[in-house]
Amino acid sequence: MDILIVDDEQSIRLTTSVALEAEGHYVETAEDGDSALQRLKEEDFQLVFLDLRLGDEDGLMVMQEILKKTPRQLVTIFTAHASVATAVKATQLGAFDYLEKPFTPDQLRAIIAKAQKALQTQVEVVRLQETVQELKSEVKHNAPPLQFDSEDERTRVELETLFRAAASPASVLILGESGTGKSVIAREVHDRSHLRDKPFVTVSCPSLSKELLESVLFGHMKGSFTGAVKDTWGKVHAADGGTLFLDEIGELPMEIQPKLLRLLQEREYERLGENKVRESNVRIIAATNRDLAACVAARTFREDLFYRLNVISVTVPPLRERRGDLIRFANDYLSFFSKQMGRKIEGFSEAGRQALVRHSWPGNLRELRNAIERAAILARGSKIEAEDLPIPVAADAAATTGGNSTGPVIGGEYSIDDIEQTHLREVLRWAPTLQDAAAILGIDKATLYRKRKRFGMD
Ligand SMILES: Nc1ncnc2c1ncn2[C@@H]1O[C@H](COP(=O)(O)OP(=O)(O)OP(=O)(O)O)[C@@H](O)[C@H]1O
Repeated sequence: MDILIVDDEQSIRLTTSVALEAEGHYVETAEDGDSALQRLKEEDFQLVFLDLRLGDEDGLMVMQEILKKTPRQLVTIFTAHASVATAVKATQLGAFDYLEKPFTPDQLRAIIAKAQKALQTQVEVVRLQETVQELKSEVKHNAPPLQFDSEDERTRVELETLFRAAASPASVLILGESGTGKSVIAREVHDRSHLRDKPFVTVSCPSLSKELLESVLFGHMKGSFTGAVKDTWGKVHAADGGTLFLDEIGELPMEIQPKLLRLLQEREYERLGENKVRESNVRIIAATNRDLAACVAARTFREDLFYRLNVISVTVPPLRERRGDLIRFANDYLSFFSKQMGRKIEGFSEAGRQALVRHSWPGNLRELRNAIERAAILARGSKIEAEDLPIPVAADAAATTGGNSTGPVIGGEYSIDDIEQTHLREVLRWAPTLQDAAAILGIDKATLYRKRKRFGMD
């Protein structure tokens, strides 16, 4: 080990270095704070022994200077004036340990052994931090990049409002169909908030029984239910100071709802089987694909909890209502997956593109991502064809018209004009561009312009 001894007494410098060198360590000495700081600037020493009284200098001040420059430096304070107060002060200020003068070789050895262990732990911590960083970037690079811009006005407004509110402590409620990206958005709100360096903890409400869910949320005491073999802390505790994300909140059992309300209102909770009120400071983000207002009307969700959660609320539109974003997402996913699979796929053929825009995407972004991943594996050519996509190639007409049941019905008492006009209007509503609409209708762009004019749709 490389050791620096800082003491104004020559006899201490000499005896300590002889003792340490005899144990095989490399030792240097310094007689005052300035020369010690200078040597530490030039060289790395794993351990510093520092006298509490360096002539007129205060050893603790010198230690603070050292720690300011290298916060992880191990410093052991030598003191001839041992008292609990100085020892406590030294450790509070960051000393690794202290050693009372006069000391025996065994005491010196004990300090060295302790320092070696601490250094080993430091190395281990750094290694773990590096591993966490690597894994984080691996996870990030193993998934397609996330996209939060939108061509769709409604989506853009919803997301902008939400991200503007990210920095406030207000609760957030994210509504939307399955696969629209609610969990991804919840994480993004956390990452854009002042809590980004604090924990982000997810609880999936439907995945557990009522009792287990309560325990997972709030923790429990040993013996509070069958199988509770030891005391545990829940996710509310784990998320303290950060964000607690409650996924599928619409499934939260009625019995737990008052406890969540108390957490939101009073910032208080109790562990299962414990009679002690605990405080928690968490920001709640909740998501559901259910119509929560309808759940309130049906009395399966408490109205007071709904209003508490509903401070900032957004509804993420389904993909079929974000046609403008569809091709962009599809292209992003395709370039990610083709790169991941080492394939050169240039994009979508016209038929592939048509198949994409005609499908209603009931599984939203999740379905699109999976479809593109599969297509990137199976595509035979350099472009994705309609048959490479795991979706009905024929237009899913009912879905793409949004299930419009008020318009004319094929075979009913309607003129051809009525039918043509309605069909034209619906296709124009969802097709990303006029070019796409013309292609779907099987007419050229000029004919489409003329028809729009004729039906007064300009
Ligand atoms: N903003 C986005 N950019 C790119 N891909 C996205 C985005 N949002 C979601 N996705 C894709 O869709 C998948 C599903 O997203 P997520 O799990 O957040 O949906 P959800 O609405 O929470 O679904 P559920 O209600 O079923 O839990 C993600 O794994 C990701 O691949």
